Amino acid sequence: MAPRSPYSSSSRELHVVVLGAGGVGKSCLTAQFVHNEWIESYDPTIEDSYRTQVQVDGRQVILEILDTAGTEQFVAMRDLYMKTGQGFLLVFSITSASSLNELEGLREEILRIKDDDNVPMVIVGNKADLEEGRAIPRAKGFAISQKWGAPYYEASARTRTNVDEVFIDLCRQMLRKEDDTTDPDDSSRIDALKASNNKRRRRSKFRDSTHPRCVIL
Ligand SMILES: Nc1nc2c(ncn2[C@@H]2O[C@H](COP(=O)(O)OP(=O)(O)OP(=O)(O)O)[C@@H](O)[C@H]2O)c(=O)[nH]1
Repeated sequence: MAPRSPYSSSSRELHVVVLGAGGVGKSCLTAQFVHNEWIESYDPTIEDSYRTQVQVDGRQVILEILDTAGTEQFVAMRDLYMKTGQGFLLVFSITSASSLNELEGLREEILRIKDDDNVPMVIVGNKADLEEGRAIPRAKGFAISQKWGAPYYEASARTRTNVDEVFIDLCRQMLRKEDDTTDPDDSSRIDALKASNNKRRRRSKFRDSTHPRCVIL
């Protein structure tokens, strides 16, 4: 008999990509989330993938997490994983201004490759335990979050602060996006929307004829 899979057959599989400059803590965040372990040493990643099952709002989800290389020499692989990734953790270190600058280019590349303005993303300011070495004020993180329309969390892989939260937030966004694109009721919803728009148009025509628009001469 074939060994039974530890994952339920009804689980959805979602592809997460962890991106950011070298040394910001991508591997440590992933290791904490998947294995609950803290890694003190620094061993630059080429590419590692992890598979884990989580429950989000009562739904079973299998996450395939790709921990990418921050170092420039491995950028050739980026196009491929940006295409296959469904959700992106954009990680910088709060102790390094240049690591935040690097995220801007990565985000633009994701939007260009996916040709979509609505890609699930979470911005993570990691190493929040190193407050004394902070180079990025919290307010700057929130300003970027507003500009990019993606949630911002300050996290620490060392203290495990907000580690689950960033992955779960991303998971929710990915599920929402999947639901929106695969909902079989979409066509009937569009029809209802069209009908209500027509009604609104008819009403505004009526308003226009009784209250002519003001014209400034
Ligand atoms: N104090 C502190 N150190 C951290 C934290 N996260 C990671 N580090 C340390 O930062 C170093 C780099 O961490 P990694 O997780 O390997 O960084 P990475 O982003 O995966 O690096 P690349 O593989 O080169 O892309 C390691 O020595 C970690 O122990 C954190 O939240 N707080």
